[in-house]
Amino acid sequence: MKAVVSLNSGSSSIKFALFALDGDNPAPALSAGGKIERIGISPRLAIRSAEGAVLHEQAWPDAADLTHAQLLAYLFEWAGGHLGEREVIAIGHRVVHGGTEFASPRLVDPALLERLEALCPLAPLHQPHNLAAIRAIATLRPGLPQVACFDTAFHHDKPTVAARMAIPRHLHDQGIRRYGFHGLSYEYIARRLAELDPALAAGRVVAAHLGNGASLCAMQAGRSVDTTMGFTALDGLMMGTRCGALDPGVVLHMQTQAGMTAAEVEQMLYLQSGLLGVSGISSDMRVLSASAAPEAEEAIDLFAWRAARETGALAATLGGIDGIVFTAGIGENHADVRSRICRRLAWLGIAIDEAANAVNAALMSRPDSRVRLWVIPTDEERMIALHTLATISGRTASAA
Ligand SMILES: Nc1ncnc2c1ncn2[C@@H]1O[C@H](COP(=O)(O)OP(=O)(O)O)[C@@H](O)[C@H]1O
Ligand SMILES: CC(=O)OP(=O)(O)O
Ligand SMILES: [Mg+2]
Repeated sequence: MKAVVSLNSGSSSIKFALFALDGDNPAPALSAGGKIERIGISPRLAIRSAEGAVLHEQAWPDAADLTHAQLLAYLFEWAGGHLGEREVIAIGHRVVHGGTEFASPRLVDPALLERLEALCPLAPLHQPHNLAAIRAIATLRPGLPQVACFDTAFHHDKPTVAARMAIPRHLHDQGIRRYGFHGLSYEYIARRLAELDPALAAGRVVAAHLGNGASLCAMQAGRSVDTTMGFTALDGLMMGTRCGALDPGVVLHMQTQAGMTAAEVEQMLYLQSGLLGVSGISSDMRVLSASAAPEAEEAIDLFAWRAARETGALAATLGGIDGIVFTAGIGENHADVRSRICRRLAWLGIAIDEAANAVNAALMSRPDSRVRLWVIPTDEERMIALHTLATISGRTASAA
């Protein structure tokens, strides 16, 4: 049977999924998926069947030096021996930055790779790994079609007012503008919401992708009209290790007064800030929730406050708000954080059903809430598979 593979390479993780293509059914069916995490620390791999059964687990406790490429080669070797008769016809990748040029998925060739390489400084935690995965596969399986699916694409057509920064005009023309990210996730959420709650999907919705990277997207009838991330994936919300929106004066101060180099400032903003920086304990929300330290509580509270504040800003963009969708690691699983955000937004007519929230129920607003609250698990891998299939057959994913 034919199959398509999706790869979502992050700074310290690779998520992957294998979708079977049944000739009679155009929708790709998940057959197996999983995640390699803690790359660069002590990698571990878990692969599960579509039903959730563990197919394979492997940990490398002392292998901080194992690269993305080596781990991918391991994964391919395992898949070759265990996934039976399936013939992989294409691999799709999440590529975080598509710049001004790429507003739809593209078949990878050397010229495209070169253009995407130039965007690495705008997404240092992601783009180099996205491209390294593409190169690793090109070596492992030369000739296999690969498709780049961009996180920025979903936001490409948002109004100029949401893309322009208040800096000299010519810089906007050079591409220094607000792009927005997590687009594959938002695109999936827009589709799923249209199935679950079509009336709401046609209205004004804030989608909250709260994971290690975190952002919000204002959607009007399923299209992005504003988002909290900007030129890079540093802007907007507080994240695991990223600062989110910051007075640019801090950057100037660190360089001119505190004597930090540009590379040191980059490290600070991308890797030493956010939940980790404020708590001094961890970038992982689960660890902070389990901690009794006041700094952990302060970090969680700041995370929720920032998310609520930015939701208010996006409600202003939308001219009101009909619904909020929570997704990604924290958004899907962390009842306390969702509750904190919703309680801060009570002034918008939001009434959370705490019992439903506590069990991560899909619909978690009270019947009297003016704003409907949903928890919808995201599926970037499925969106990548749909785009990949559409691209290799010359269609758009909306027809899939
Ligand atoms: N069951 C859970 N309960 C609470 N928080 C969780 C849970 N699972 C994951 N998280 C949190 O989600 C975050 C990671 O989100 P995720 O979307 O997996 O990140 P990414 O894909 O960007 O690496 C971490 O802060 C983690 O603590
Ligand atoms: C763009 C971004 O922040 O992605 P992630 O959530 O995978 O870190
Ligand atoms: Mg993510």
